[in-house]
Amino acid sequence: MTSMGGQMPSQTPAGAVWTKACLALRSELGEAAFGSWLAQASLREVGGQLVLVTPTGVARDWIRRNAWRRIGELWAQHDPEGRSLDLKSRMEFESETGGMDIIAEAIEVMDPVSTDAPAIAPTPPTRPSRTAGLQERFTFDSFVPGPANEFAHAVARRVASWADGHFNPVVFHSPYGFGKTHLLNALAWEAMRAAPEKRVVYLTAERFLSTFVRAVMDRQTALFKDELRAADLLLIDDVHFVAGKQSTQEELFHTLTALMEDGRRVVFSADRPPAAITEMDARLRSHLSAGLVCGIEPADRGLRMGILERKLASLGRQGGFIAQARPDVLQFLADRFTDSVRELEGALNTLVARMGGEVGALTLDEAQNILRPHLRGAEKRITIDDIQKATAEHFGLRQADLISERRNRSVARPRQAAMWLAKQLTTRSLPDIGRRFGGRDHTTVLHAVRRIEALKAEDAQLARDLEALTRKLRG
Ligand SMILES: Nc1ncnc2c1ncn2[C@@H]1O[C@H](COP(=O)(O)OP(=O)(O)OP(=O)(O)O)[C@@H](O)[C@H]1O
Repeated sequence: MTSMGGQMPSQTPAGAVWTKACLALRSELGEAAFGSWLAQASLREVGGQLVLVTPTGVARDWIRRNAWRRIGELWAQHDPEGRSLDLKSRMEFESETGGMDIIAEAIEVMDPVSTDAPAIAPTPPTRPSRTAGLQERFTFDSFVPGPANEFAHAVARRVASWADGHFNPVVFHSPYGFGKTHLLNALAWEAMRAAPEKRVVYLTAERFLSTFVRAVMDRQTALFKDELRAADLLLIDDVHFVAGKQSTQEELFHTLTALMEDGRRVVFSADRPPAAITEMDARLRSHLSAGLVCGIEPADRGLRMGILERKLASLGRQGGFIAQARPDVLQFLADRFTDSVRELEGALNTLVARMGGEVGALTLDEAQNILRPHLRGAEKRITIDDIQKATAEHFGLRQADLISERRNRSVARPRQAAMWLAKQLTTRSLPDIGRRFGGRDHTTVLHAVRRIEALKAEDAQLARDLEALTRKLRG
């Protein structure tokens, strides 16, 4: 998680320019669209170039299509220095810069008693407002538990309760976009609520690095150390980021050992188990591995559906409408956007931003059309031929069986599954799919799609077969 948003320090004029632009954009785009797309973008400076960084490619594309020209105008209007502004997704930005974020900010030390708004760059009411680096929307209430994360969730709740005798440090790890930041934020909020007198410090490893670098430059390292070592609970997000950065990881190692010797609690998140962060200093890695290492698995289908339903309800509350979507639309999202929860949410945001309160009327075809630019299948061009080959192989049949007239269950069911996959993974129409399955009528395809949709809910083996085939076909 990164943050700049409304908390840009006053000495950084770029932050003030962005804040002014945001105020205008919020009123022009409306609260729902602004909150969904722009509030989560952050302004970065690297090598003198200013970049607006979005959490996902979906958000970058939305901004480029719907707001970029206006952002350019507002930027030019408010920036006396006439600097140019670039737009990138976080992955693009990090791959180009190696994650070096040059704008330094003060460490966000949370004092739960005083939550004064920053003096400059006031936070517009609808952006996910952050108290000292935390996002308000990332709480335990909004975190949907499921088999993939239930151990991590239970551990986070236990740490947040300040219960004695838990492991220290705790490291949560998961692939990109499966809820680490959300869980760390939720833990921090709950820990502050449970013990308002304790000092909780949350920062990203990126922030740790930039603040440490600035402290060294300003000869303020003692202050930096004191701030961190006064924490009762220190949470560091995305700790893998410091790997390979020698002096920063050394400083982190000393911070960690000092806090632990003093009985303070430390929680990390990482994109891999610590033992696998091979570029990390061995001493730090071994200390991270010595506590409780707790994985969050990629969300399964049930969890993805649960997250969609919760998110839809919250978008409805924000937008002031009753949030509903057709089950086949939600199922399509859950089956199609499996790479990360972030992409899944991005797809739902796209539909809601486009349809607002009318999202409940959206048919599957219309949803697929709206999302077509984001569908990986379209990029990779999965063909019906690919689907037939993979499905036949999976069920021990020949491709010709799927096209044949044979009607016995051992062939008919895989054929229906292949038709369902064709509807999900390609943009072909029903008649087109029918033609490629031995010249069948579109109503046969529609029946197959509906039948598989219904069976999937009650037949766990079939659901697993479809999930495996979907992953295989997407590569
Ligand atoms: N179990 C869940 N319940 C509700 N929302 C979730 C859940 N898991 C992930 N999300 C949502 O998915 C989005 C991405 O999650 P988050 O930023 O926490 O991922 P991350 O693992 O920290 O990613 P990164 O590695 O990129 O930092 C957030 O909007 C988060 O709220």
